[in-house]
Amino acid sequence: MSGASAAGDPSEAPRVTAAVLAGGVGARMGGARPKQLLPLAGRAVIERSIAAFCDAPDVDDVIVLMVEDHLPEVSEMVEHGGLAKVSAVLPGGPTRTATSTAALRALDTRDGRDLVLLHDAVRPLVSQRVIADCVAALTEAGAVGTAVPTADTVIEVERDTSGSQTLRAVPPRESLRRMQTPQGFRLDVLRRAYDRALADPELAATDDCGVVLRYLPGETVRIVEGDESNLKITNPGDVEVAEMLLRRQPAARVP
Ligand SMILES: Nc1ccn([C@@H]2O[C@H](COP(=O)(O)OP(=O)(O)OP(=O)(O)O)[C@@H](O)[C@H]2O)c(=O)n1
Ligand SMILES: C[C@](O)(CO)[C@H](O)COP(=O)(O)O
Repeated sequence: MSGASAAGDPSEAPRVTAAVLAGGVGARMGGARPKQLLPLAGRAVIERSIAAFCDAPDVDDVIVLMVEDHLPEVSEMVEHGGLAKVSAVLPGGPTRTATSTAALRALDTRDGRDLVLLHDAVRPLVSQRVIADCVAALTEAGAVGTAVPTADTVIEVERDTSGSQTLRAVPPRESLRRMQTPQGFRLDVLRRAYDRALADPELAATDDCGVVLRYLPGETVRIVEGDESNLKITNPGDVEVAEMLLRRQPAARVP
């Protein structure tokens, strides 16, 4: 799918950009530095995430949206880490949504038929199969998410003023999935969704596919199978889990 930008010539393959979202501070993880900078089997978490998209044949270029205080460190990592597809290292925003829209702004001059894959920097074990499936899905849909089934029964609760929780609903498990990233979009779709979303004072999103679903209700959001190993490093202990998963991978890039 890779190729020059689709600007103007419909016969050209759309350009595919990965945007690695790394603007978070890692409050749940704790620690002095954002968790995307933690070492994972000899390489930083974020470096592994960037490298996965640099290694992906379908991806033409990669932009990184990082916590502003740590931009020099990531720029240095890119320069010395052979991450040649990285075209920009830019500041993230105060929320994940703000970082997603910062990525959109960075792609302002791209043709609307070009594609963007938004990926959590703290999902360093994303596979080449998932990346390829996301890009392939965008040949027939304007949006795509990556998701895995849930082994637990997922419930809906309500919380009273004292904070105690009661069970409100048990959605049928067969229709439930746990969303991951990458989440991919044709740029014109994501632009239209965020144009509407950012005009909504009630906007509260934890991902990007949900923004398209809510603000572009007619748009198909395809879902491709993720991997249980595509975990989001969130809490203490998650890096150790990722290290174990990484060492089990057949072609482990260790380091
Ligand atoms: N303002 C933000 C917040 C989050 N993210 C990114 O979104 C991904 C998933 O977010 P999460 O796991 O919540 O990371 P943090 O927000 O850093 O974690 P916490 O909520 O514990 O602070 C991460 O790669 C994170 O860097 C971002 O780009 N910009
Ligand atoms: C985008 C995401 O990874 C899908 O599961 C998740 O919503 C990110 O949530 P976070 O609170 O920003 O980690």
